[in-house]
Amino acid sequence: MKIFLTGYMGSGKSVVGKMLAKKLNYKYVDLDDQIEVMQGKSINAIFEEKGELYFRKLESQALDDILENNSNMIISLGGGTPCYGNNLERISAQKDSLSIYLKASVETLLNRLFPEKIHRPVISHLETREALEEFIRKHLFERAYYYNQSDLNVTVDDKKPETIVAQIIEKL
Ligand SMILES: Nc1ncnc2c1ncn2[C@@H]1O[C@H](COP(=O)(O)OP(=O)(O)OP(=O)(O)O)[C@@H](O)[C@H]1O
Ligand SMILES: O=C(O)C1=C[C@@H](O)[C@@H](O)[C@H](O)C1
Ligand SMILES: [Mg+2]
Repeated sequence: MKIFLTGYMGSGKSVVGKMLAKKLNYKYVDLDDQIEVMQGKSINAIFEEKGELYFRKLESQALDDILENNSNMIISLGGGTPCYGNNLERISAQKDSLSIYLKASVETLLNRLFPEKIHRPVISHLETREALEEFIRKHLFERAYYYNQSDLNVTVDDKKPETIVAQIIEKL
């Protein structure tokens, strides 16, 4: 069984995914980490040196490797993974799998991402809190169309990661 976690940057896919894998005794795969290991470079460096389109190609290839692997695993996707190419169709077509949208409000995302934006090339150029808020509002509006096609969703605002993990397990 594969469980894919989807959601915007900062929604908690990595934090929740790791905990969930431990609880279920599943393998844990973070798509972003996988790309960094494969390339021997940070995502920031890949964006800077080769651009976003190249990154999207690597992301799609890293997803292929996961789709071909039959182990039980929790997969934290990248924030953009379901929104590019045919990634969403391939994820949805995967047998014995479930996708879960970690749904966070703009306010929650802003509070988490403003201090960490430097690690995320899509938002690192936004200088002020106001500019980041405006960007997240529009970007999330566009991306929600893809995230909402997940099999389940869990709201994450004001919840500890432990609570989110317990709620996911309850829904399984
Ligand atoms: N439920 C939560 N409560 C409080 N803080 C959280 C929670 N979930 C995540 N965080 C914090 O928010 C930040 C972003 O979390 P995380 O890196 O897991 O997000 P992500 O969805 O994997 O983002 P990305 O798509 O950029 O990889 C981290 O600092 C993390 O510790
Ligand atoms: O939302 C996005 O487009 C991204 C999210 C991160 O997880 C990384 O995959 C990368 O920084 C791009
Ligand atoms: Mg992550």
